[in-house]
Amino acid sequence: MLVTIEGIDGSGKSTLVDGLHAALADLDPVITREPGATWVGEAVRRSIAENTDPVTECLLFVADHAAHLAHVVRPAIAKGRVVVSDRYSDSRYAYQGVTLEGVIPDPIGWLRAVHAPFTLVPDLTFLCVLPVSEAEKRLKAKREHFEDAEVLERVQKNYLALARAEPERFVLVDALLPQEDVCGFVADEIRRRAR
Ligand SMILES: Nc1ncnc2c1ncn2[C@@H]1O[C@H](COP(=O)(O)OP(=O)(O)O)[C@@H](O)[C@H]1O
Ligand SMILES: Cc1cn([C@H]2C[C@H](O)[C@@H](COP(=O)(O)OP(=O)(O)O)O2)c(=O)[nH]c1=O
Repeated sequence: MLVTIEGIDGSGKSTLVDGLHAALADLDPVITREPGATWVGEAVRRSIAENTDPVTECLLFVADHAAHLAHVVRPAIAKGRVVVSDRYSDSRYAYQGVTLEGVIPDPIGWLRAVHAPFTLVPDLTFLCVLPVSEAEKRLKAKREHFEDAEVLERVQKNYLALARAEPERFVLVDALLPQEDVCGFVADEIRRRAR
C-alpha cells in the first residue's frame, strides 16, 4: 500500500511522519520522502537554493520522483511493504501548478501527462490543511522561496482542488489539532485501510 502525506510548507508533515515511525512500528512501514530519497535530491536542493528557472526546477523534481520510484517505492511495494512518503506527485501538481503558471499553458495538465506513463498513483493521500497565516507562524526563520504567503495560498487552493477531484484517495487532516491527535488519526486511518 502506498500512502502519501501532502500539504503546504509548515503544515506539520515532517512532524507527522516522525510520529508515524512509532505509531505504525508493528506494520514495519518504509518511510520515505520527496525530494531527497536518492542523490537526485541534491540537485533539487541546489536548484531551490539558486532560484533556477521554473521549468528546470520542475524537471529536477520530476527526475527526483522517477529515481524515488525506481529505487525506493517500487521495490518496497513489490515486497508487499506499506510505503509512507512525505510529499509525492501531488506536490508537483500543487506547487509547480503555481510556479509554471504563465510559463507554459495548462501546467497541471502537462504535469499529469509527464507523470502518467511512469508514476504509481498512491492508494491513500493525507492532505494536511491549515490557514496559511498559521503555517507562516510555524515556519518562522526557515524560509525558502516557495514559502511566500501568496504562493502558499495558491498552492493550498491547488491541493484542495486535487482532493475534491479524487475524494476516494484523499483524506483531509485538520493540521491545527495537537501533534498527537494528528498522528493518531492518520495512523488509525492507515491501519483501517491496510487491513
Ligand atoms: N500539530 C501541530 N501543532 C503545532 N505545531 C506543530 C504541529 N505540527 C508541527 N508543528 C510545528 O510546526 C513547525 C513545522 O512543522 P513541520 O513538521 O516541519 O512542517 P512541514 O514538514 O509540513 O514543513 C515545526 O516547528 C513543528 O514543531
Ligand atoms: C516534492 C516537491 C517539493 N516542492 C517544494 C516544497 C517545499 O517548499 C520545497 C522543499 O520541500 P520539503 O523539503 O518537503 O520542505 P518542507 O519540509 O518545508 O515542506 O520544495 C515542490 O515545489 N515540488 C515538489 O514536487
